[in-house]
Amino acid sequence: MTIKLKCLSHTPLRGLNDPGADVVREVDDVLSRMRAEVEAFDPELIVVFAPDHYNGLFYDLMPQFVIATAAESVADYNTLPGPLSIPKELAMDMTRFILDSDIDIALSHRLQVDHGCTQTLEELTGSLTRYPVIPIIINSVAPPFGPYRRVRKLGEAVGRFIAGLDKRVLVLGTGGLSHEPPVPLIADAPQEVANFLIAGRNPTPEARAQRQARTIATGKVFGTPDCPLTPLNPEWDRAFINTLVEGRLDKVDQFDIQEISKTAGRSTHEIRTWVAAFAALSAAGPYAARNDYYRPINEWIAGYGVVSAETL
Ligand SMILES: O=C(O)CCc1cccc(O)c1O
Ligand SMILES: [Fe+2]
Repeated sequence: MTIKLKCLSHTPLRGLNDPGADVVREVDDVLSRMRAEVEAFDPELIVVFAPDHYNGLFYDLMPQFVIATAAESVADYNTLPGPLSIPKELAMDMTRFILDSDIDIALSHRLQVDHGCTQTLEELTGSLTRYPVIPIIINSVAPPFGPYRRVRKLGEAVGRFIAGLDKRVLVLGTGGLSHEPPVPLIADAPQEVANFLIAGRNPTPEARAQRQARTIATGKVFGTPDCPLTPLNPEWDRAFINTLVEGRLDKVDQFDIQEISKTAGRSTHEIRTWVAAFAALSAAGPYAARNDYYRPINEWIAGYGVVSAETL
């Protein structure tokens, strides 16, 4: 058993509303280094903890945790289309193991996943099918959320499962850090928006284009006085990265959901995927971690970070 971890921010605005060329190159360089590390590790299994942004999961039945035995990309923004290659029996074994660990995870035999899952897979492996992958979706965008300690417990259960496999496993977390893109809230939403949030699967190409145009338009003003959304919070991000890198995972049990939304932005909760990934790694033994990159990038609406870790 060897486990490596990578946690990365994602942002569908990469390539659609870029910062200056020097920053773009910096990120490209970090990502190609990460891709080379994954290639050298040659994982036999990837477990990706990912959020969903009202593309696969809606309030007609909003789960906190979902594991999939089959999944297809909705190809939002510029992401790759098509199915992921999920090892079905192994995903079922993992599901049983998680349930036996007192965590009520939902099971999907046909999940739609969005950039929140696919962007990082593509950036790190060049494809959605290069390696066997098991996606686990953690609700990070559709309040209310369960407490952070539950996410840690989910991660630990997954970690105990993969520690028992005789495989090289890459654990991924994707999303965050501080950010607040223009994702609607169901509370006080007009009827039409509420209908979308409750059952907006398979939107028309026009509806999808409109949504993406709104995100790009926000990227152009994000972080300026013209934008009412919560600004990025680099101090918060750096403290969070340090908490993980220094192995103080128990600190997340005290995370206050409302407080994080207020001080770092509502979508900051995508860091729940990082918490689960680190909890999985920690369940397999002591780990060493490093912060590969951090920069607040307004054009991408992202406190953009990359962190790597592995069992000692
Ligand atoms: O289309 C959406 O729902 C939101 C898109 C989006 C934008 C910036 C950063 C993100 O992490 C993100 O997911
Ligand atoms: Fe996101």
